[in-house]
Amino acid sequence: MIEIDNISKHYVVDGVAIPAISGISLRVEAGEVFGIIGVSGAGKSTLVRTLNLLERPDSGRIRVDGSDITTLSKDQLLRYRRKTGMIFQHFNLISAKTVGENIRFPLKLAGEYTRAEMDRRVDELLDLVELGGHRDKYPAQLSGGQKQRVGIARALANHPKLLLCDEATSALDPQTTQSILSLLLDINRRFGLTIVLITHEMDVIRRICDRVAVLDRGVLVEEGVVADVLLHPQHEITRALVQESCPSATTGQRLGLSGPLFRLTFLGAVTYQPILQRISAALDVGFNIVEGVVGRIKETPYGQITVQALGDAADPARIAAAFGEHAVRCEALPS
Ligand SMILES: Nc1ncnc2c1ncn2[C@@H]1O[C@H](COP(=O)(O)OP(=O)(O)OP(=O)(O)O)[C@@H](O)[C@H]1O
Repeated sequence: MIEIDNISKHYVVDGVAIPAISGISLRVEAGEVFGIIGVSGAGKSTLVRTLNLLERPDSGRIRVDGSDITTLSKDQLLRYRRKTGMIFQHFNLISAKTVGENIRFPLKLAGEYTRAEMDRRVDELLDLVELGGHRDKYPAQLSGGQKQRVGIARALANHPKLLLCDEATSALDPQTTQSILSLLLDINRRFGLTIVLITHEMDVIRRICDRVAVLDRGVLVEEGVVADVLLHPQHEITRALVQESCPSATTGQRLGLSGPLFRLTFLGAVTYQPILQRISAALDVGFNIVEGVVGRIKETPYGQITVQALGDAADPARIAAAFGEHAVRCEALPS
C-alpha cells in the first residue's frame, strides 16, 4: 500500500520557482490499478516520478508498505527501485542492445542471478508479453506496440510489486493501445501487481483503472472510484476531461429542446434491461433519446443517456421515482 502524505515539489527555472505539485495526499491500495489524469502540465509525471524518487519531493512523506521511502539509505533505495518497475511513453529502450539484452539488463544490475537463470527469466518474460521469437531483434526493428511490450518485460524482470506507467500508451495507435492496456490488466490480475499510471485520456482510465485521481495545476481536485468520477464528475476540469465520452448537462440548451430532460445513469446489469420501455408503459410517458453513451468501465456495463420525456403525464418527480425503483439514477436537466 502506498500512502502519499502532503507532498509538494517545485522546479527552479532561471532562478524562478515553478510549483509542479502542491500538497498532494493519496492512498493507493495494494493490487489496484490507480490512474492519475490531468491535462498537460498538471503535474502527473512529477507525481508518479516521486513514487520511485526519480523526483524527490520538497516536503511530505511517501510510505510504501509502512516505510517512508524519502528516508531510505542509498542501498535501501536501490533495493526498493528494483521492486518498482517503470514504463515510459517513448519506451526508453537501449537501441544498441537486442530485445533479449534490454530485458536482461535489470537482471544483470541486480547481480543475483546466474547466466542460466537470467536466460530462463528473459524467455519467460518474452512469452508473457508475447514476443517469443523477437529476442535477437533490435528496438529499431520493432513496432511501437512491440517496443512497449519489451519495456513492460524489462520493468517486470525483477518481480516488482509496483509498476509505474508514465503515459505508456500515448505514442500508440488506438488498437495497439487496447492491446497494451489488456496486457497491463492481465499482469495486474495474474501477479497482483499494483499499477499506478498517468494519462491524459479518460478512455485509458475507463478501460483498466479501479480508482482515479484528477490533477489540475499541481493540485489534487478530485479522487474516487472510476464509475463515480466518470459518471458524476464534480470538478470543472474533470467534467471537461469526461465531456467527450459522456453527455453533458447543457444538452437541452445546445439542442434547443424544450420539455423535461433527464439524464439517466445505468450501472451494472440494469444497463441491459428494458427499463425505459417498462417505465414508459407504466407511466404512459414517451422517451426520446437525444444523446448518450453505452459502454464498459473495466468490466462493468454502464450507460448514460439524456432523454426528453413526452406526454401529458411527464411529471419529473414521478419519473425520477420510477427510475429510482429500478436502481437507475435520474437527474432532471435544465431545458
Ligand atoms: N525538469 C523540469 N524542470 C523545470 N520545470 C519542470 C520540469 N519538469 C516539469 N516541470 C514543470 O512542472 C509542471 C508539471 O509538469 P509535469 O511534467 O509533472 O506535468 P504533466 O501533467 O506530466 O505534463 P505532460 O502531460 O505535459 O507531461 C509544469 O509546469 C512543467 O513545466
